[in-house]
This record gives sequence, structure tokens and C-alpha cells, in this order.
Amino acid sequence: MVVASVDNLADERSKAQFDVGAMKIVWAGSKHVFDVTDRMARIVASDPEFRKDNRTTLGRKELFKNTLRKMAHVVKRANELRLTEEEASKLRFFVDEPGYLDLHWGMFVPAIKGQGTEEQQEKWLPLASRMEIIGCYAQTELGHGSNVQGLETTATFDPKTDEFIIHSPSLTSYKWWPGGLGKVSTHVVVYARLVSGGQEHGIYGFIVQLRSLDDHTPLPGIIIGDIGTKFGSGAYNTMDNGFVCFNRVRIPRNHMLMRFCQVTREGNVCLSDVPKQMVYGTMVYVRQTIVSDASWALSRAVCIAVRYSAIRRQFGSQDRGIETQVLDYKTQQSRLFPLLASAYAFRFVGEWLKWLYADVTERLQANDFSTLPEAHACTAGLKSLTTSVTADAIEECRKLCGGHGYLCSSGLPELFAVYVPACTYEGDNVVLLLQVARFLVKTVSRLAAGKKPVGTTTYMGNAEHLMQCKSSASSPEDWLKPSVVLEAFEARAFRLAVACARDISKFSTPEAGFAELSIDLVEAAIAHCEVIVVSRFIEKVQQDIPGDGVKEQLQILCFIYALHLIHKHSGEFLSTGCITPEQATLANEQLRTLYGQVRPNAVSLVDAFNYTDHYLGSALGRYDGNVYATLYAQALRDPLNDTVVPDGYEEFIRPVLKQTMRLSRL
Ligand SMILES: CCCCCCCCCCCCCCCCC/C=C/C(=O)SCCNC(=O)CCNC(=O)[C@H](O)C(C)(C)COP(=O)(O)OP(=O)(O)OC[C@H]1O[C@@H](n2cnc3c(N)ncnc32)[C@H](O)[C@@H]1OP(=O)(O)O
Ligand SMILES: Cc1cc2nc3c(=O)[nH]c(=O)nc-3n(C[C@H](O)[C@H](O)[C@H](O)COP(=O)(O)OP(=O)(O)OC[C@H]3O[C@@H](n4cnc5c(N)ncnc54)[C@H](O)[C@@H]3O)c2cc1C
Repeated sequence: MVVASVDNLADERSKAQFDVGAMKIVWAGSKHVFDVTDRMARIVASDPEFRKDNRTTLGRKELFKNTLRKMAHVVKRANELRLTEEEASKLRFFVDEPGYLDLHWGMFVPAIKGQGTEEQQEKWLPLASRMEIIGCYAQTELGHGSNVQGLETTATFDPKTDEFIIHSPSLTSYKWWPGGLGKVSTHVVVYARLVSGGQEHGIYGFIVQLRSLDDHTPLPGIIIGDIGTKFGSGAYNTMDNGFVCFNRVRIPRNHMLMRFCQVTREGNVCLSDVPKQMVYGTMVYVRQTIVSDASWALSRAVCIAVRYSAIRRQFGSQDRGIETQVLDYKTQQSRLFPLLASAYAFRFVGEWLKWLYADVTERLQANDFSTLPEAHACTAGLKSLTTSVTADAIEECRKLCGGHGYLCSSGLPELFAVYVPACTYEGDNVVLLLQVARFLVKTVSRLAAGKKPVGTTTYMGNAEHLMQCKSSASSPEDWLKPSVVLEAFEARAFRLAVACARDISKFSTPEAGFAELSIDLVEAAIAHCEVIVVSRFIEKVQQDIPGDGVKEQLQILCFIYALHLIHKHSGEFLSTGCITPEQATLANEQLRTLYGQVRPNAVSLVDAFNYTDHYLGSALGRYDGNVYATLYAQALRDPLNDTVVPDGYEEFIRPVLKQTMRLSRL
């Protein structure tokens, strides 16, 4: 079938004002990463074992077994192709399905690496790397998730047998949610209250075997299963999030991860000289990876919405001639282009956060803990900001695609359902922002004591200026000056943080003030995180960037990102006196101009993500733009269309029709 829409995308591509190939490298991070990513994406796309177009129609059991098959195929292909860790992880990424491998490699292995002694690493890591055991990470309980110090599971040392007794004392202490736990894992790192000599010593990780390595049955004292079907069709239901109850399960003493705290044969508890928060290290590691993942999920939704908006035509012609592409409507642009800009912004801040994490890890290894609070605040804050924006953006992209966005074949409903728990796992987003706020209030109070802020709070050292400055923007073009933009963001964030610190001091205790002002504190935390994202984006576009027109496009996106935030939070920018209403209007004017500049490049900017049609999984986002024929073909493949007359006709349709006839004769 010849479809006019296909030409639309070719036309769009011919309008690009930059080198798309060069932008692909910028997006990937380097030529090497681009090559690996591209190769792995193609391997997955061309392998029928990784087919995913039937996922939303499968029942839970079939779906889960299907994922088990795919995960086994990932391991098989990784071995056959002798993939490096980097390649294997990309391959698994493009399979695009939550599964136990994520928790094994993403949390179980990092927990042992981060919290195990060298001896423990030597014992467990080879077993885990060869996948002779499969592990997961069990922290959350039925009664407590956010409040880690409130966990109830106990690990009581028994000096008589040199063992720990792992016990779930109540229903609310059952571990509840860990991925991979329900049906697959043979081992787990369990977080529990250490008890020795009748005293409690805090929360630590313990390796516990869950299932027999011979027949996979649960070991004595262990009650275990899946917690039930989750939100959406397909989506996270590929994962066996599980529960487990431990009934006085005994494990050898050396199964406690003892890098930061050792329990001796006699039951003495020896704390090493490191902050106790080091036991939260796996969460910091994963939060950092979640920030990078946000840009993938967001760019995927944006890619679908941009391509479809170039294909879709509505109105605009009085004489039944060619209609307007919906991408040309300013309202569509004002909803879509900030999301496109955010995808790029999150990609760059994700790369920077990787660097920050590597830096803090190196320092920790040298016993320098000075940057740990900042690393915690940055990973927590950026995890929260990027996942919240991405989840909302996927839903916005669905609406931007009109009715067809609501079809599973658009790929957007499942993407939303699979992505949205990122706002909750690895720390509820509000709880994490309150951690950032705590860090900010501390930084502000230290300023008063003459302490110079460092890292991402360095800007607060310019306190006097930030409290008094008035924006110099007097034309729309002034909003294209990095210094003008940054000053407004820094002043807003600083003034909000200072106001919180000041108001907290009016309460009888800091805790009471913090609790009462938590709404303001969350806003101050978001403002600070936005300073980080905006400044990293500005830094990026100030670098040398090869490729015709690439830098110019990134500059446009950078200012769209910043100015749309000024518009979105104009209340805060105005109420803190950082800008005037007139300056807000000028910023909006500039934003409209920037939308016009990005318009001819929009399709090519999403092509730069280099996604295969397999990964996108969307009839609307196809590279060739053949939207309508694909929607129709996929509709015909729906199980409901297997027969022309539906199952149930004889029992439920025919009798109703007959009854209606009787009624009409009355
Ligand atoms: C062959 C195939 C290859 C395949 C490869 C496949 C690879 C796949 C990779 C995939 C990767 C990942 C997949 C991820 C899937 C997600 C699964 C989800 C998992 C989970 O959800 S695990 C559970 C997560 N749980 C949480 O996040 C709980 C949130 N709560 C907390 O973190 C804390 O309780 C708290 C921070 C909210 C509060 O803690 P606490 O009460 O102890 O603290 P205070 O508020 O009193 O603060 C005390 C001081 O401690 C500092 N602090 C707190 N946290 C940290 C930290 N993490 N690091 C450093 N410092 C920390 C505070 O700032 C306080 O400091 P202060 O100086 O006293 O103010
Ligand atoms: C898909 C998925 C996978 C998961 N995988 C794992 C896993 O592998 N391993 C694991 O251990 N856990 C896992 N979890 C659990 C997850 O980490 C927790 O659900 C998460 O940390 C949130 O905790 P909670 O459920 O106790 O939420 P709650 O803390 O009960 O949150 C409920 C509400 O209370 C609010 N709230 C809570 N505390 C405060 C506060 N101090 N101030 C203001 N508001 C507050 C929150 O903002 C939220 O609105 C997973 C969860 C999901 C959804």
C-alpha cells in the first residue's frame, strides 16, 4: 500500500540543518559507545526470540515464562558471542523487558561488591558472575519501605553455633517487592536488624540461600511467592516481585556482609571507621543508573510523538487539499519540544552523574568521605526529578498522539506502565527530595558560619549577590545569554532554600519546622536540582562539539529546556523577585522563537537517538512513517479478530438480541 505519510518523514529529514550522524555520537557519548549500542540493538532486533509485539496480550503465567525464556536467551547469546560486560548489558537493555537479570546484576552483585569484605567478594562474585547462583535485593517489607531504619526483620547472632538467625517477627516484616525474589532467585541479600549480645546494632545486609540448587524448592523455614499482578498489560508483570517470610532461618556468621561492620566469633560488634550510611551504597549506585535510564525512556516516548506528529494531519485546508501536520501547531510544539529538550538535558546530566559517582567511589576507596553527602543529595535529587518528569512526559506524549496514542500498538501505554514505578522504587520521589532539602538547609546554615560551599552548591557561596540581584534581561535575545539564565535559576534556588532555613528556625525544634515546611522544602529541592541540570547543559553546549550545526541545535534545546522551566515555575521566579513579569514575557517570546527554530530539525533530532523499530515497539513511531498501514495490520492481528463472530455470541449476544425483539413487539 502506498501511503503519503511515508513521504512526510523523508521531507522532514531533508530539512535538517545539522549532521545527524554527528549528533548520534553526541547522544551516545562517544563513537565507541555508539558502535556497541548500535550493534547490540541490531542483534536484538533481528532475533525472533526477542519478539515483543505480543506481550500485552499474554496472560501473566505465559508472560512470565516468556520472559524467563528471553532472559535465558540473553545469557546464551552473551556467552556465544563472548560479549564484554558493556556489550551484555546493552544487549539486555534492548530486550526491553524487566526481568530477574536486572536485580542479579544491578543490585545483588553491586551489594556484594560494595558491602562485602575482600574474602566475601572472592567467594560470592565468581558464583554470581557465572550465574551458578541467582540473587536479588530484599530491603523493603510489607510495613516499611521508605523508612529503612524501621525495618523489622532480625538477624540475631547465636554464639553457640556461630550462626545468624534470620527471622520475620510479624506479617509487616515480610520482605515484599524485591524483583526476582518471587519465583527465580536462589539467593538474596536481606537487610535486617543486627542483634548480638541482646543489643541492636542497626541495619545490615546478609546473604541467605532461598531455594535448593537441585530442585528450586524453598529451603526449610522459608515461605516465598509472587506478590501479584501489577499495573498495566505486560509492563512490569514480566518480573516476579516477591514476598518472603523467614522462620528462624540459620546462616553462617560469614554470610553477613562485613565490610563496614564485623561480628566476631564471640559476638562482639566492631564498627569500622566509616559513616554508617555506607550501607546504603547500593541505592546510591542504582539511583545514578536510573537517571541515565530516564533519558532513554523519555527520548523513546518523544521519538514516537515527534514522528507521529509529523505524519498526522488535521484541519488547515478549506478546499480539501493537504491538511496541516499537527507538529506545526504551536500548542503541539509547546508541549512536545520542551520534552525533546529534557531528553537531551537528562542524557547529559546522566553522563555527568556517572562521572560524579566514579569520583566519589574513588575517594571512598581512599577513605575520603567528604563528598558522600553531596553524592547522596545529587543522586537522590536527580533520580527524583528525572523520573517524575519522564513519567509525566510519557503520558503527555500519549495525549500528543491523540486517540491512537491510547492503543497498545502505539507503545506508549506499556512504556508508561513499565516506567512509572521508577518514581517509587529506589526511594519514593518525595522522600528523596526531602533528603536533598535536608542537605540544602544544612548548607545554608553552614554559610552563616562562614563555611564555603563546594560542588553543586558552590553557587551558594555568592550569597550576597544571589539574594539581591535583579535580572538584566531587557529583550528576548537576552534570554539566550547563559549568564542571564544561570543567574535567574541560581537566585531562585538560593532564595527558596534561604527562606526555608529562615522559617525553620522560627519553630521550637528544627524537626518540627522541617515537618511543617516540607512542601516548601520539596520546591526548594526541585529548584536546586534544576540548577544542576541547567548548568550541566550549558557547560555541555559551551564545549567543542564536532559536526555541522550540531552545537547550534544543542544550544537551541538548552535554552528551550531552561526557558520552559522559567515559564512553568514563573510563580517562583516572580515571587522570589528574581525576574519581573515583563522579563517573564520576554522569556516566553524567546521560547516561541526557539520552537520555530527547532521545528525543521525535530524529526532528525529524534533520529539521532538511533532507535530501532524493535526497541521503539510503536506503530506510530516507525522510522519509515508507515503509520496507518501498520495500525491496521496490528488491529487485524489482535486475538479478538481471530474469528469474525466472537466467542460468546451464542451465549450472550444472541439471547439479548432475541429479547430486544420481544420487547419491541410489546
Ligand atoms: C548477561 C546479562 C547481563 C545483564 C546485565 C543487566 C544489568 C541491569 C542493570 C539494571 C539496573 C537496575 C535495575 C533497578 C530496578 C529497580 C529495583 C528496585 C529496587 C528497590 O527499590 S530497592 C529498595 C530501595 N529503597 C529505598 O530507596 C528506601 C528509601 N529510603 C532511604 O534511602 C532512607 O531510609 C532515607 C534516606 C529516606 C532515610 O534514611 P535514615 O532514616 O537513615 O536517614 P536520615 O534521614 O535520618 O538521615 C541520616 C543521614 O544519612 C544521610 N543519608 C541518607 N541516605 C544516604 C545515602 N544513601 N548515602 C549517604 N548518606 C545518606 C542523610 O543525608 C543524613 O545525613 P545528615 O548529615 O545527618 O543530614
Ligand atoms: C516495581 C517495583 C520494584 C521494586 N523492587 C524492589 C526491590 O527489588 N527490592 C526492594 O527492597 N524493594 C523494591 N521495591 C520497593 C520500593 O523500594 C519501595 O516501594 C519504595 O522505597 C517506597 O517505599 P514504600 O512503598 O514504603 O512507600 P511509602 O513510604 O509507604 O510511601 C507512601 C506515601 O507516603 C509518602 N511518605 C513516606 N514517608 C514520607 C515522609 N517522611 N515525608 C513525606 N511523605 C512521606 C510518600 O511520598 C508516598 O506518597 C520495589 C517497588 C516497586 C514499585
